[in-house]
Amino acid sequence: MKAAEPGTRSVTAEPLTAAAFAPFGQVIDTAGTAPRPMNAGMARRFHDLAAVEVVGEGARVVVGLVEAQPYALPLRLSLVERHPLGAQAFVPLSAAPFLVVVCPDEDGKPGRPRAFVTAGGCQGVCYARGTWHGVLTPFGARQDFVVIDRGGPGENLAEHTFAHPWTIHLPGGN
Ligand SMILES: NC(=O)N[C@@H](O)C(=O)O
Ligand code: NI
Repeated sequence: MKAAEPGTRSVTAEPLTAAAFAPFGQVIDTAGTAPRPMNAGMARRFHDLAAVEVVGEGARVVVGLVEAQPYALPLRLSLVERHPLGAQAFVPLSAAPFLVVVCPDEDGKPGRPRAFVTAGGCQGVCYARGTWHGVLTPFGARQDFVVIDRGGPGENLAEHTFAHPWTIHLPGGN
């Protein structure tokens, strides 16, 4: 089979759904989860939406805040990463969509990327431990996020640079 010419490798993002994302992690949103009342009915909780697995000596779950600048679209994807010691969750603090790029693992290397656009609102994602993913990718405007992932000792970042970049498009082209 003729190899793709450099620069012609493109992927079009699809809407993010729990089923489509299941091989890569979990979707964090209120759809499909019955809320639990709390605080005498003054609040309601959508419980246990994602699991943030962390492994290794001294591993801790940590919470951070991220101020992320927007990326130009279509996205030129040349690098993906993964965290072998922990899951990583991002929940937006502003109700806008962002781009999520993941890859299946093929013998320790990332395979063909899959891209998703979140639904907007405050829909987030939790990458399962060891899942290849692009870095956090807002578009259109700066977007701030809560990040929940692993703290503690050990090397928790593996990166891969594609020999030929991928171009990631939103549905509809750009
Ligand atoms: N480095 C960091 O905290 N963020 C990345 O892992 C990312 O997925 O954006
Ligand atoms: Ni990451």
